[in-house]
Amino acid sequence: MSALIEGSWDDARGIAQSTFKQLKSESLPVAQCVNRTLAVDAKSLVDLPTYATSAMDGYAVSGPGPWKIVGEVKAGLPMKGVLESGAAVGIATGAVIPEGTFGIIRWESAQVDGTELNGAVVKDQDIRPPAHECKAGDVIVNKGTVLNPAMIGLLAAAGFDEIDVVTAPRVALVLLGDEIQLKGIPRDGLVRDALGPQLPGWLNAMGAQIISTQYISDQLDLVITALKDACEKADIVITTGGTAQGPRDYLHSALEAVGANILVDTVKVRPGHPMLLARKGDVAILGLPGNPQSAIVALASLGQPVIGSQLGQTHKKLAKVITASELSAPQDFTRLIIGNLIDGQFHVAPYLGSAMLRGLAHSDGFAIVTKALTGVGEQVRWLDLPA
Ligand SMILES: Nc1nc2c(c(=O)[nH]1)N[C@H]1C(S)=C(S)[C@@H](COP(=O)(O)OP(=O)(O)OC[C@H]3O[C@@H](n4cnc5c(N)ncnc54)[C@H](O)[C@@H]3O)O[C@H]1N2
Ligand code: MOO
Repeated sequence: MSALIEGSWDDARGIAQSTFKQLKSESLPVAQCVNRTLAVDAKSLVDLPTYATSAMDGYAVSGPGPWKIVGEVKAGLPMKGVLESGAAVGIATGAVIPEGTFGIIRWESAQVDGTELNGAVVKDQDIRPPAHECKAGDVIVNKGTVLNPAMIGLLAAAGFDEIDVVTAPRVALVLLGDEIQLKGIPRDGLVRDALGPQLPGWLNAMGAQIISTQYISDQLDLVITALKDACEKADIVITTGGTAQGPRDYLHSALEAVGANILVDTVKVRPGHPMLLARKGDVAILGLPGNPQSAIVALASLGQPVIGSQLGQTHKKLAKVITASELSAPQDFTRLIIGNLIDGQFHVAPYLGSAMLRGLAHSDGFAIVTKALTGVGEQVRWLDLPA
C-alpha cells in the first residue's frame, strides 16, 4: 500500500482505524477487568434472577386468607417443602419463594395478631420471576466493549469467575531530541520534557500499557537502534519529535533503515501537521510531532484508533455538537480546536498555540473544524480526550 502523503484528516484516521488487527486475549478474574476490552460476547451462565425471589420483606402466603404464620424464610436459606393453602411464612427480600406461594404481603401492610395474618394480596405480588432480566445464554455484554464497574457486577451476577479480555497493547516510547531536559528548571536553551510524563496517562486511559521509555539524541544511528529494539517488543512504538524535515529530524530515514512501511506521512491538519503512521509487520509506529499540543492531537487522531483496533473495539462515528464559539480553519485543512462541552455546546479554550499545553490541560476534547468559518450555532464534530 502506498503512503497517504499530506492527505485529509479523515482519510488518515480511516487508515489508522482499518490497518491493525486485534491482539490476542487473556482470561482474568472479573474484578480485575474494569476498563479492559471484552474479547468475546459474554453470554450469561445462568437465568437472572436464577430463582423466583421476594422483592420485599413481608409474608409469603398460600391460598385465601386469613393465614397462619408457620415459619420464616431467610435469603440464602430456601424453605424445604411446599407452602400449604392457608399458611404463611415470613420472608426476606431476596429469599427464594416457597413452592405454592400466591404472593407477598409487605410487612408494613400486614395485619398480624399472634400467628394469624390478614391482608390484601394479588397473584405474584412482589415476586421477582426467574429469568426476568436474562436467560442463560443471552449476550449481556458485547465483544469489544470497554468494561465499566456496572458491567463487572453484571458479569459476576451472571456467574463468571473469569472472563476473556484483549491484551493491553504494549507501547514502547521513544522520545527524540537533544534539547530535552528531564528534571528541574529549564536552562541554557533546553526544554523540560512535557511528553514523557503525560503520554503514559493518556495511553493508559486509552487501554494501552507502557513497556519502555527511551530518550534518544538526534543521531541517526541511535534512532535506528532504538526503533529496531522497540519494534521487537512492542505492539505500538510511539516516537516524539523529529517528524518534520529539519536538519536533525531523523525519523523518516530511521523508518526506512528498519524496513518500516509508511502509511500516513503528514496530514492536512493543524496542529499536528507532520504526524506520521507506519507499520513494521503487525507493529504500529506512530510519529508524534515534537510540539506538545500537536503531539496530543496526533495521539488522539491516529493513536487512539490504532489502539482501538488492536483492542477489537468498534470505531464509533464522532458526535456532532453545536458550537458556542466562532471557529476557523485554514483553507483545505482540518483544524482540531481544544475546548469544552458546556451544556452540550462547544466553547473554545484559550492558548491554542501548538507548543502550548495550558489550554489543552483544561480541555475535554477537540472541535473538528473543516470549513474556513463555522458560525455560532452551527454544528461541528467532537473528539473526546480520554478521561
Ligand atoms: N520549515 C518547516 N519547519 C517546521 C514545519 C514545517 O512544515 N516546515 N512544521 C512545524 C510543525 S507544524 C511542527 S509540529 C514541528 C514538528 O517538529 P518535529 O516533530 O520535527 O519536532 P522537533 O523539531 O523535534 O520539535 C519541535 C518542538 O517541540 C519541542 N519538543 C520536542 N519534544 C519535546 C518534549 N518531549 N517535551 C517538550 N517539548 C518538546 C522541541 O523542543 C521543539 O520546540 O516542526 C515545525 N517546523
Ligand atoms: O502542525 Mo504543528 O503541529 O502546528 O505545530
